[in-house]
Amino acid sequence: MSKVAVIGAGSWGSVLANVLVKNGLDVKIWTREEKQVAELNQQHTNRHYLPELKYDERLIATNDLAAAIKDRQVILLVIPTVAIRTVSQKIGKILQENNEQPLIVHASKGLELGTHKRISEIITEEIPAENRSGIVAFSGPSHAEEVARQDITLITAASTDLTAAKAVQKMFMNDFFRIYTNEDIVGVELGAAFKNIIALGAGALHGLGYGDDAKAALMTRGLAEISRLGVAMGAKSQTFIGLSGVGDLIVTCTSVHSRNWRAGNQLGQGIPLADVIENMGMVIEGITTNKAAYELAQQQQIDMPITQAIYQVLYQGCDIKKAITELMQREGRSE
Ligand SMILES: NC(=O)C1=CN([C@@H]2O[C@H](COP(=O)(O)OP(=O)(O)OC[C@H]3O[C@@H](n4cnc5c(N)ncnc54)[C@H](OP(=O)(O)O)[C@@H]3O)[C@@H](O)[C@H]2O)C=CC1
Ligand SMILES: O=C(CO)COP(=O)(O)O
Repeated sequence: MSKVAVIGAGSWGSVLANVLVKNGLDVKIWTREEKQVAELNQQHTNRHYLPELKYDERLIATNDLAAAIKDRQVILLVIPTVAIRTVSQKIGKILQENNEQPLIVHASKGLELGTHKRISEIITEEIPAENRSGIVAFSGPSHAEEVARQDITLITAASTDLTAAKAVQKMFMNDFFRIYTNEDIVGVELGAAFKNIIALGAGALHGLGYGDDAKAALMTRGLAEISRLGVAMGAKSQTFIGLSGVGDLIVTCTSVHSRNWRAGNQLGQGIPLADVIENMGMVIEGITTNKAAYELAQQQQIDMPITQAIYQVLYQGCDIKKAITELMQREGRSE
């Protein structure tokens, strides 16, 4: 597994590509932006996403998707959830034409709007079974900004096929990147997607000036409700106390690097949602995943008061303070 194509040169895709190159793999990275290709290949920088990082000169960028994935043993998708289906469709067609069967890995964290599908479900639908040798979700508490400076990071490679998960573990392991395997891909993908909703709430509490008690309460009760929905959707409850559950929840709810936390923080400060999205310049997955989770909870009659309160703020124009007051005034209950 030494030849890899990374699809997406945003903050996370470009940093993961850089880790793989440093681990001695032959890596091509695809981005749709011609200017970004030139910058990565000539200056070895990606200023819009990570202004400080100097990328390894062996990393090759291209905006030709067919050239990027030709003869690659692994294709790693790192694009926003909203783009996964269309890009997977294109990849599926190219692989069919070339009669190739790489391992498909993804590091994206969200649920598809409308269908409420997980990323690996979308990939299963769009890349024919005979053109992939497995699907692995790569997820855990990890911010591009910290991995870029080679800080210690632990991530899970999840697949129903343990051999595929182990192959991904081997590709990424080094002295600052430690990878675990997990066969519960449903739980790993759902934990990764849902924690972004709670991170929006944690950021909002911060923006409103609430203290650590409130944030700890939100994270704890947030974990309870996202696990509840996750288990109803087929996840193992244990996965929610692992890296892709509570691990990712902690980092996203407490880190200034988190786009979801930062978005919530700005909302808490009274900045309108449209301006928050416009100013971020990077994907804020929790906004769309909140809608998907809210709809799923309604359909399955799962109690998700925090997700519901955030939905009311994001999609129904509810004032954040009013939403918090309503959460606090719910009838008392047992933990
Ligand atoms: N940033 C992080 O630290 C982490 C992110 N993730 C997850 O990884 C995924 C990607 O996040 P991140 O790298 O932060 O996102 P960014 O917003 O930083 O980058 C997104 C990348 O995807 C590309 N892209 C966006 N829309 C499309 C499209 N329709 N078709 C093709 N390419 C597209 C962008 O291209 P362009 O520049 O042209 O817009 C860019 O290269 C998300 O699901 C996120 O939750 C997971 C762990 C850590
Ligand atoms: O998933 C992440 C950290 O593990 C990244 O979170 P953000 O998208 O909020 O930056």
